[in-house]
Amino acid sequence: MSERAPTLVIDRASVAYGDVPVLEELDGVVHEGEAVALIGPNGAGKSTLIKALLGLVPVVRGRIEVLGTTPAQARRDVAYVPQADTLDPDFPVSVEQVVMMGRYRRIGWLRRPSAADRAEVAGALERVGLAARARDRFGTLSGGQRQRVLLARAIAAGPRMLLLDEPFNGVDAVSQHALLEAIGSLKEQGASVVVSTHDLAIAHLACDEVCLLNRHQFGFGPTGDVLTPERLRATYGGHALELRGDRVIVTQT
Ligand SMILES: Nc1ncnc2c1ncn2[C@@H]1O[C@H](COP(=O)(O)OP(=O)(O)OP(=O)(O)O)[C@@H](O)[C@H]1O
Repeated sequence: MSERAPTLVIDRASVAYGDVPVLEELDGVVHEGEAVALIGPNGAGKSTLIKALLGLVPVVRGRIEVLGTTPAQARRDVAYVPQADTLDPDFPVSVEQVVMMGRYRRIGWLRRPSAADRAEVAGALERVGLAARARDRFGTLSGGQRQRVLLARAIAAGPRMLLLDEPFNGVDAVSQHALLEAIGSLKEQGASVVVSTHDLAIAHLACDEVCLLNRHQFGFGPTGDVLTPERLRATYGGHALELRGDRVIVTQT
């Protein structure tokens, strides 16, 4: 058993938008320095769980504890990287300005960034392989590179927990490698990572645990134990499924 402190405790938790329950009876624990992959079909509730971990969608039954407190209270120590296609590429700022935004919760909005803040920003861009693009306009980068900039913004915040919503969708191999490296180094520093993905390779390469979701939980535990073809078929609701390499392909719905 892990001797590290639990950072995420989910205890018979149900999550709902108003009266509409989306996730029911979830259970699981993640510790410091561990990553968990959320895997399930479209509409399974992966983004909803991430929003619940941010305290943006209410837990209506049971309990979710983040960093020893409520999700809303933990938010200052939690960084979130949204899905790439929710970003506005016309955002008129430089790459380093985007990353500096990650520091503002620590700096305060009225103080100027210090040399130490600038060093954190440079280090975060280094970690995602984009140091050379610091002065470029955010909108001139590719989709995968913009995703990496947002990851750098999250790293610069110095989070104790990082939430990533499908960060690998449509990114090239270089960006994927940079994302995996960055997740690895955050884990080494003791942060926990929660990543929703359709890519089983990511779960195998970067995650200690897997949570299989489709409105209910179909497994939560060590990747090697949970990520079985039988459990995946159950999670994907009996749809015809193919496991091509490490990707789940729903061939018939
Ligand atoms: N703001 C909302 N109000 C009510 N229902 C919502 C809201 N947002 C999402 N839902 C519903 O919650 C369910 C789960 O959606 P969610 O986006 O969490 O799934 P997902 O697993 O992230 O899917 P995908 O892989 O397509 O991103 C869906 O049925 C969706 O319609």
